[in-house]
Amino acid sequence: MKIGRLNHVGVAVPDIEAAKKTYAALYGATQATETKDFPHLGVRVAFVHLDNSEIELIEPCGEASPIHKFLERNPKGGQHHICFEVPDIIAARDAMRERGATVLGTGEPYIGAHCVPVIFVHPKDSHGQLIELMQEPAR
Ligand SMILES: CC[C@H](C(=O)O)C(=O)SCCNC(=O)CCNC(=O)[C@H](O)C(C)(C)COP(=O)(O)OP(=O)(O)OC[C@H]1O[C@@H](n2cnc3c(N)ncnc32)[C@H](O)[C@@H]1OP(=O)(O)O
Ligand SMILES: [Co+2]
Repeated sequence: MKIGRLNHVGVAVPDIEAAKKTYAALYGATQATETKDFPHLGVRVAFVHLDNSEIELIEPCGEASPIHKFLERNPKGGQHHICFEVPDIIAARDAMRERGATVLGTGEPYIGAHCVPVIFVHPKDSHGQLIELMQEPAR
């Protein structure tokens, strides 16, 4: 298993609409999606489109949000995860385990914001970087 394209960089923010305005006003990144709630995943999400990738803005949705503690530690927000595409998410999950990494949660891939299955690998396995792996979307 080898990771493919960088799909997105996840950035946790306390206010997603304010963050969209910042990326537009300061960096000219004006192409952003509508904000969508994923209550079962504990986040609200909007994507800022770049020429070669996307920034995934994530805001907590509910007390049980997986980014709640992160924002307590980083109240202004901050870079939260990076996401790489893989051709086969189950093969990727099994490879992570065989290579000694901790796949978060049950390890069962679940449907993420791009409507394809994703898994997360614990930051302790990648020098403090939380890694998301996603099934590469059909193009
Ligand atoms: C809509 C889906 C979307 C998509 O793209 O499709 C998403 O990307 S949703 C993104 C949000 N979801 C997730 O992050 C799911 C996976 N995350 C988790 O399971 C947790 O957040 C976890 C395990 C990474 C951290 O859990 P928790 O916050 O409860 O634990 P702690 O605060 O106690 O932290 C433990 C340890 O990990 C370090 N940590 C936590 N978050 C990060 C981070 N984002 N990057 C780097 N390191 C992180 C934290 O500092 C602690 O370190 P320690 O040395 O033990 O003090
Ligand atoms: Co993500």
